[in-house]
Amino acid sequence: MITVVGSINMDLVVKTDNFPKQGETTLGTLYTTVPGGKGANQAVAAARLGSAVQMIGAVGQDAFGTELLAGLKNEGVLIDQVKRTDGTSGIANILLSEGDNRIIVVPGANHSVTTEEIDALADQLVKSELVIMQLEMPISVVQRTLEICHQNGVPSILNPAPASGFTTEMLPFCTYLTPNETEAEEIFGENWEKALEEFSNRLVVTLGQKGAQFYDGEKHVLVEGFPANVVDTTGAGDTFNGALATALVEEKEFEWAVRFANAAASLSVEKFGAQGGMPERTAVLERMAGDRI
Ligand SMILES: Nc1ncnc2c1ncn2[C@@H]1O[C@H](COP(=O)(O)OP(=O)(O)OP(=O)(O)O)[C@@H](O)[C@H]1O
Ligand SMILES: [K+]
Repeated sequence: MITVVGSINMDLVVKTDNFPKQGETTLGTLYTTVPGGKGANQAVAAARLGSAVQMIGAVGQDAFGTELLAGLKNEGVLIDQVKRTDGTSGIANILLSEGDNRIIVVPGANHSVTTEEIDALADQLVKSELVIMQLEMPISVVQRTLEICHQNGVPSILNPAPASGFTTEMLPFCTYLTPNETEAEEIFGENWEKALEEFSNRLVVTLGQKGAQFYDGEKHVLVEGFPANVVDTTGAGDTFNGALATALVEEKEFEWAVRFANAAASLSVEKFGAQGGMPERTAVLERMAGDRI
């Protein structure tokens, strides 16, 4: 069982031709709500690939909370340990325009999770084969989860996004760290390639369409990305993490696991929305076998 301790959000997506200026009103061309939150996305990515997944987190008592839980359940993610709080569910207000985006995240229920609650769920963590975290939860909750995993020999993946929440105290406790290039720079500085050598087979930096890079103890390994018909790259990183977790739980060799994650993520960018393009296992294996686009 993979346990994801992380955020569950509703993404409120609005498209418009031009971003409104201060004090201005513009007409939008599309409004849609799609389930998101890095935690939920990574849980769904792993579940679609056939992993048994449970989620630890929180949603509100609002209609979004009900919809988000139903969505996770529908994907086969266990939601028994997701708390419902009095407040609102987390949302991400996503404004798309001019080929760019502007996003406001309101954490809501996600930030109501406490370290005491994590302590009370320690048995759930200890019995997990692997635990995945991101940084959209209270930092104290992430740190406590990492400590419990570390103390009990449970492997963990920390996807340090957004990187502003990262503290170097987390480093000795996580088994794997999966920043993208920008996050790697924020955490380790421009010279992040040196850090790969220090954390061999533990630190993987994702490089967008180029793939991902790690150090195997002797040499740098660039695991090349797969060409894709890009529609929307939202969720690429989340798919990568869910897929990496899936392969690692199955005790696949590290380089193979990264390649599997690249293939899964390359399929995810071919559809709209974070979860929309997350693939099933057969499609990933086909892409790996060379049935490229
Ligand atoms: N254009 C692309 N074509 C093929 N694969 C891609 C592309 N963009 C991303 N990927 C895959 O997704 C992985 C994660 O992408 P990236 O390094 O951009 O992370 P990210 O910034 O967290 O992504 P996002 O924020 O868009 O979810 C890459 O390692 C790669 O495997
Ligand atoms: K996508």
